[in-house]
Amino acid sequence: MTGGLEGYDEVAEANAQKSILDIHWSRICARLKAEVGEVEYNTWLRQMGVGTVEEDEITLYLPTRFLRDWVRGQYGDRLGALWHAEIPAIRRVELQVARGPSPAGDGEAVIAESVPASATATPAVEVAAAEAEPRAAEVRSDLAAPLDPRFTFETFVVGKPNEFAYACARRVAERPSSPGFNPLFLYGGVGLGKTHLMHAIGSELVREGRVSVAYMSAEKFMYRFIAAIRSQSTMEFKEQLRSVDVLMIDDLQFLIGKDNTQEEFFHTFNALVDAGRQIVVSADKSPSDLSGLEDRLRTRLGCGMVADIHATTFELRISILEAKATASGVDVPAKVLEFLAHKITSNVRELEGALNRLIAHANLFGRPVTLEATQDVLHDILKANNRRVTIEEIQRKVAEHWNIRLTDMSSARRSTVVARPRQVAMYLSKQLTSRSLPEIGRKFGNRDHTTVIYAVRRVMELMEQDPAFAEDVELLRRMLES
Ligand SMILES: Nc1ncnc2c1ncn2[C@@H]1O[C@H](COP(=O)(O)OP(=O)(O)OP(=O)(O)O)[C@@H](O)[C@H]1O
Repeated sequence: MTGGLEGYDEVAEANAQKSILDIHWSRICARLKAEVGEVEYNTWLRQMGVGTVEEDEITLYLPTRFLRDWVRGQYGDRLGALWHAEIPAIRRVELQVARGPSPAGDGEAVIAESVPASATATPAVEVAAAEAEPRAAEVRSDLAAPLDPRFTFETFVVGKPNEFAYACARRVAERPSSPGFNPLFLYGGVGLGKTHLMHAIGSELVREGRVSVAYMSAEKFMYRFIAAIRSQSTMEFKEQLRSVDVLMIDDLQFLIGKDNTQEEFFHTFNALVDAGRQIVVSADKSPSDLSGLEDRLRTRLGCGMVADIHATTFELRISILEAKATASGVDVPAKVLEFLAHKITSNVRELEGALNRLIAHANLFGRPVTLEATQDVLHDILKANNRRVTIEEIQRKVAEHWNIRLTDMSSARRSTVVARPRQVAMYLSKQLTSRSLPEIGRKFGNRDHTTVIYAVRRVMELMEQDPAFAEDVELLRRMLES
């Protein structure tokens, strides 16, 4: 039990840590401002807030998903390097959507919305981080997120793995609501270009001045729906949604297990398609494999055009790197591009992140990009990619080891017999892969990243307390690494 004094100590300790972090943070902010310039800093970085440190990871907050993704893509590596330089124990930066306190102290506390039990028939509480209302003239900004101007058809590099999805997206942008293309369902692994294609469709339609477009993540859809329930304005929300010509919902797998939001999405979907409007949806799996979604919704999602984006090939990775290097204006030798395309095979986001870091390094220090410098600047990314172990392999090995079913890795069962191996698999996924906490959570039955943090901590504690358990986990780690 925590006594009054202990409680005080904890608070004092937390406050002390917070003010130390604040000092580092203001130094980092000053450095960033000097590096990128005042305008760029104010546009993208000023609203960032610093959270807490967990093991080797610091959490930073941004108020919208768009800003978060932008900052992650453009500055993620730099933020990591700056934090590491300030506090060497920090090796990772986790960017989250939430309103956290900003360095200037003008932010707001983190906000979480939940459905009051009385407002919904589902007992489970659906929680989402609130996003600030973005403003953009060209899309339905009253309703959804702005489109990222970098994600256009022109900047999308086409190759065998994505040519079909690209052609379908083009077709929808040219002739929305064509029979056979409504809904357009884009699916594929993490970071392979689904969001990019959706934004490209939206930008193209808006540029042609033809239709009103609303793009939002499934998470945001749920949050808006919950907010509407709370403010008793569901009718207004529905009318707004149903007044757009093209509705695009990203990462639909997020709705798995969120029954009320699924129901609402289903009705909106039907109303829009019946009224001849276009729907574009993305997810990490095909409609038939999204097993946590209601059958009737899966059936409707699959009855338009379903387009898969496959894992990248070496050729596509080279083309993407060439295009991005050319756009940056930095001379990156072909052998460096080949080296990267060989080494970083997981997804385009990571490939892009690695190249961005090289480019930032070259710009910052005015040195040419060489193979040697690449190995040095990217040693952590290259190390993570060397291991190549996947979360699926980890789940399989751990399930075999403790003799449980593989499906229990993502099931809702909580008995220790299955929960403990699941926690170990989460722990090993964090240790052995470069996947982020939310990505790991998603692979374990769409669990929240906080569940993963808890699992990692719990396994570490148990390893300290129980040598036999620690030996088991170490054995598994060695088997997976070899
Ligand atoms: N073919 C491509 N050409 C150019 N850039 C690409 C391509 N594919 C992906 N990218 C880039 O990779 C990054 C990740 O892509 P995107 O966000 O669209 O992935 P996603 O499939 O939506 O991932 P998630 O499942 O995490 O939502 C973006 O910066 C995007 O521009």
